[in-house]
Amino acid sequence: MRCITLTPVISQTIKCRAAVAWEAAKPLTIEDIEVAPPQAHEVRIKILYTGVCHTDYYTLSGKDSEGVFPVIFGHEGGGVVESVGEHVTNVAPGDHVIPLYTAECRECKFCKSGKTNLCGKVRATQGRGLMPDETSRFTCKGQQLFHYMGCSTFSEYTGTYSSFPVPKDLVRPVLNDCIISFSLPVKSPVVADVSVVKINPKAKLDSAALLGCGITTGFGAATRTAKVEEGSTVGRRECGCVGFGLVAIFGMGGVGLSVAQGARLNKASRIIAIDTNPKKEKLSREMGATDFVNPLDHSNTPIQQVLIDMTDGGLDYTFDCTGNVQVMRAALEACHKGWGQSIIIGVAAAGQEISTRPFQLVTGRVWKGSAFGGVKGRTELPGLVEDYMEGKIKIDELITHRFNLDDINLAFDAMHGGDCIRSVISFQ
Ligand SMILES: NC(=O)C1=CN([C@@H]2O[C@H](COP(=O)(O)OP(=O)(O)OC[C@H]3O[C@@H](n4cnc5c(N)ncnc54)[C@H](OP(=O)(O)O)[C@@H]3O)[C@@H](O)[C@H]2O)C=CC1
Ligand SMILES: N[C@@H](CCC(=O)N[C@@H](CSC=O)C(=O)NCC(=O)O)C(=O)O
Ligand SMILES: [Zn+2]
Ligand SMILES: [Zn+2]
Repeated sequence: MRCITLTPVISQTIKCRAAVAWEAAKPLTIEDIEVAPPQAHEVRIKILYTGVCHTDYYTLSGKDSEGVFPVIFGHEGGGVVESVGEHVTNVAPGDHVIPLYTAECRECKFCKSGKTNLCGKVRATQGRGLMPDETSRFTCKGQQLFHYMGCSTFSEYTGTYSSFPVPKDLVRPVLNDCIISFSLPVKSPVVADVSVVKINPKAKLDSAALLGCGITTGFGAATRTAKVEEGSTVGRRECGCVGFGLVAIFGMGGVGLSVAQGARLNKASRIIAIDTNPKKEKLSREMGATDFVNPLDHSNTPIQQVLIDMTDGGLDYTFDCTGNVQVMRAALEACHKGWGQSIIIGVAAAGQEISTRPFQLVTGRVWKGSAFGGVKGRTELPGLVEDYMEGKIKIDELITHRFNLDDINLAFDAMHGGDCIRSVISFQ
């Protein structure tokens, strides 16, 4: 029998400021809120920076079937652990961390499958805006506020779920003043954190925060979900393209630009960026695109046909980064017969459905989806932060706007201005 001593941190309710969405499709308001101390297996984080993702706007718009109000949005943040609840072992106060909307408990059937980065541990309560004990840590003016995607990074302080509970039969707590000793048999499982990951404190946190969603999603979709192959002479086509590394990306926002980065890293032979906004061409090329196509310049020809003609039969990989179901169809149909894969990344509004002729699939095209780029947050995100620090993943270049919390609504306005890739909100 081995004895591990855990010292609980006695923390108090914190009063701080947060951007609150009281109802759908209305501007956020900056409020004084209360954040309760972290409970067992939970972490309270002082958020220093947060990005604003298209998905925050989507849920605010009221089109998300899981949307609940009043809520504190934000899921692309970076901060420092302020305090931890009992049984939290993998992060400690002072650690630089990124909250994870895709948890990784390493214990559930999803985590153990080796087939997916989705985790079943906290997803159900997370989708209902609650912590795993079915309650919220946020209040404002006496009213409970909901959490968002397990992160709620539009708050100076936020709570996130951290640890896999210690199985009750393995724990014998002994109360001795403020010290609680837990006796764990030597073969007891390691207590694992699930929705937060510690990162290199030397990383610039304003940029690293964006690895909490958009950048990782796009980069991972290319490198993990599609596993884009290096162009090789094996699949050389009449168009002169070197196969099988032909990629097309629909929608060159923060996500699409990051798909381009992943495809370039994997040595794709041709990367075609498609966007209705011509302002996206310059940055698309800087992130790896070899071609830029504006569908509005081809109004008489379906975009899938334009692409098939450009590539002697279609793409090896296509990615939807728009959330538009018509675009998703075009992306599938632009794939090469026999092997082309189309990856859906974009999030479509409640009630929207995709369709195509089954013949498209019968003849070998594959439709896949990707959440958080197929990346396992706790295992892989620290490495992606290192990739950023070594210059392998570009993030600074994608930050086009910066605001203080008071001006967070301007970040949502900027999203529709045509020249915004990512806004970063600073809490300092
Ligand atoms: N699966 C996942 O894990 C994740 C999914 N998402 C989803 O991915 C999508 C992209 O996110 P993000 O990059 O932040 O969004 P952005 O809005 O920044 O980027 C989308 C881009 O697509 C362009 N676009 C719109 N319609 C078309 C069209 N018909 N053809 C080509 N381009 C078009 C937009 O142009 P314009 O600006 O002119 O409208 C914009 O440049 C969203 O749906 C988001 O919710 C995001 C993160 C994670
Ligand atoms: N509540 C939404 C879910 C939309 C969705 O697909 N979200 C992505 C992440 S989007 C990040 O910006 C995701 O990870 N999906 C997997 C999951 O388990 O949610 C809806 O119902 O539309
Ligand atoms: Zn997001
Ligand atoms: Zn799990």
